[in-house]
Amino acid sequence: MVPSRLLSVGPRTVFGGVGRWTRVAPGQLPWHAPPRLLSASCADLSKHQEPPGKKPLSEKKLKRHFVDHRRVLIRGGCGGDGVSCFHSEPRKEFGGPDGGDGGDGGHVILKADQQVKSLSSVLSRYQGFHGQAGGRKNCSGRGGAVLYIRVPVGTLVKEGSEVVADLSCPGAEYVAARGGAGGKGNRFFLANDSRAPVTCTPGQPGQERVLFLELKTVAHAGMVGFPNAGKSSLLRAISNARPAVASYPFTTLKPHVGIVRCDDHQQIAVADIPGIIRGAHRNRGLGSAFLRHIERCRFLLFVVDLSEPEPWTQLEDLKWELEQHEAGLSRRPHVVVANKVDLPEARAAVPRLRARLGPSAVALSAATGENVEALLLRLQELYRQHVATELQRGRQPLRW
Ligand SMILES: Nc1nc2c(ncn2[C@@H]2O[C@H](COP(=O)(O)OP(=O)(O)OP(=O)(O)O)[C@@H](O)[C@H]2O)c(=O)[nH]1
Ligand SMILES: [Mg+2]
Repeated sequence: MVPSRLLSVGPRTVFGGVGRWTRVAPGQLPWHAPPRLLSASCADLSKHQEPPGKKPLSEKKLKRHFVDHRRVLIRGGCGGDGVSCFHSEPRKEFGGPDGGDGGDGGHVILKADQQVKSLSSVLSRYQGFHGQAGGRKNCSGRGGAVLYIRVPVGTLVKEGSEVVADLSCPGAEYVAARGGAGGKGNRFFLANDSRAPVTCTPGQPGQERVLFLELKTVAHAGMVGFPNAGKSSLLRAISNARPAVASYPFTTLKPHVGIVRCDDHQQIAVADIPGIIRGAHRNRGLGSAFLRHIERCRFLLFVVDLSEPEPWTQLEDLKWELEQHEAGLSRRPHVVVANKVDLPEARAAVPRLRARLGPSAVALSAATGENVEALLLRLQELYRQHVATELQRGRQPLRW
């Protein structure tokens, strides 16, 4: 078990207008924006800020903030009943059957919506709208309206252990439960040999299903790193997303997605995944629950803290954890980002890092914006590679 908060946080250590970061070199403005080739916007502006004096939450409670799985009982609407009645008019004694049919029950549909970021808004049970019963004078009942359940893009729908739908594109729909058919009125049973049928049928009940919804964040790039490596700071530096930044581990409790807009009008979605520690696949720290958010990222940013002794061991540990979760995950196209190069001990470690990992590792400072441009160029390169490979395989590349 890793303690949920190793260091306490005061208002002065928090970024983003809340306080000031204290370890900035003299004469340098904290958070002065790097000159940007690429502009940025935000996909999730939600901010996790604690009111002062709030008690630290236990690790178990921390995990509840972001809901990425749900069990839902879904029932389609019932069909309306058919009606049995006869036409009645003065001087028209045998007007015949005129009972109308019931309306069909409404379907319940799961719809992927980019505005929805977690499954926390999804309830545990849903009932579709019922159809109306038929009426006199052959009037059919009104059908039940369709009930839409909005879920985040990247929601996997399972029934038992079988995957029945993958809502990975915005606007994708899945009919979770069909509405029941409306009943027939007695007019329907009129036949040559049965001129005055009294039979009518009731509406059918809607389909009932228990579904398991599982969210896997969909983004082009996923940031993988130990807690406190500076992932959230980096996401703030390259996009307008505003995940909380603080000097204690596990500040980020849910994936945040920031959008980096390139000058060629392409948009690269970068996900900040909660910190991973040694043994995460055995459910240490925030556990393996967050490792599955990495599965869908097309390429990875391994973020290591260069001010730590032997930062390359962090990289080996991260790769090991990913491999334990899913074989081949660590071999996805990636770039190694060595953060906190503004600190003297980190700057001194750059030559050793290059000797270990080669010149491809990007040493930068998320806090001062130093060398962030190099990372943005690498991101663009990885994105172009992704588009080219997907088109080569005859698949549509992920567009944000
Ligand atoms: N000196 C220096 N400090 C940094 C830099 N980037 C982040 N930090 C500090 O490192 C600490 C952790 O930063 P976060 O961005 O919250 O780290 P994280 O990887 O998102 O951490 P978790 O959300 O806990 O996984 C904060 O105190 C930041 O001020 C940097 O480039 N230079
Ligand atoms: Mg964070």
